[in-house]
Amino acid sequence: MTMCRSTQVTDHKCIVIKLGGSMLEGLNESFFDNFKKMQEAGYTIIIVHGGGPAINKALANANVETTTKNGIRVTSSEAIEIVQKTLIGKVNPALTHQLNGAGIQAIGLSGYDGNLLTCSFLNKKEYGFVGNIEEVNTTLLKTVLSAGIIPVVSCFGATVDGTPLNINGDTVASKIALAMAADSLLLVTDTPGIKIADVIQNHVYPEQIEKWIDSGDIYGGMIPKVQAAIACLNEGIPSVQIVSDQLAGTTIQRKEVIA
Ligand SMILES: Nc1ncnc2c1ncn2[C@@H]1O[C@H](COP(=O)(O)OP(=O)(O)O)[C@@H](O)[C@H]1O
Ligand SMILES: CC(=O)N[C@@H](CCC(=O)OP(=O)(O)O)C(=O)O
Repeated sequence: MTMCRSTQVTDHKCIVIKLGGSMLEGLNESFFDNFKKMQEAGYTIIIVHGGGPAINKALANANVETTTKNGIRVTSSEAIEIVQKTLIGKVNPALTHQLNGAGIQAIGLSGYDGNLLTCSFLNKKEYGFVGNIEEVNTTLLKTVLSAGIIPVVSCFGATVDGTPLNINGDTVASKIALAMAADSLLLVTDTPGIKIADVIQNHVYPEQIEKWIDSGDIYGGMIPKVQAAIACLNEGIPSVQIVSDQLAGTTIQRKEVIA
């Protein structure tokens, strides 16, 4: 695997930033300034986005009901078409347009483009048309990055034969961070980090997270985030942050790093 941390593309550090659907609508110029500052500080940036609220709206308009299991949408054959139209047709171009308008060169990509995200079914019986990422086309991402352009990746993939598959955005971000051996993963959402009994936790480690999932203190859409974080920490990405649009929140690190 070629890596971002020691890539020939640049000597830059690589950061994967996932923008949750929950915070996409409130984005403004000052938020995008953060990206410019990161670029000036020598980071190459890959953006992954979700779109949960936009998908919920589109499904409701079409009278298609879905459920979620552990933060993952069970996606029927009816739902997958709507998810595809929403993520690739609406959310991705809107965000890419906003970035370009803010003076940040960006190009929209889905898992179909250049076979960026090749998937198998996660578990067709349990989740329907939901993807498990088998391969990330890192060469494509590096080509885009080396042109000084930010890839804006929608969380939508396909099987080798082109069957469309829905993927949770946090999972896509962690898989891309791992495939690129990124230096850091930032999950931006509508809450300034992990809250336990209403208190934001500034620093946490994986063992605590597992207990909080079991106790129900971490639930719903926070579950794929913390699972994405743990997957990255286990494979050597030094830290993962879950933050609000103020970029403040929770840092998740291995216990020995915190101690
Ligand atoms: N312990 C927790 N701390 C903070 N938020 C939590 C926690 N457990 C569950 N959540 C929920 O997770 C949500 C964020 O996940 P989600 O709505 O999927 O966001 P996004 O669209 O950004 O991916 C929060 O708004 C909150 O409702
Ligand atoms: C399989 C699965 O759960 N896909 C997600 C994709 C969008 C997403 O992840 O959006 P957020 O980042 O806003 O949560 C969904 O259908 O909602």
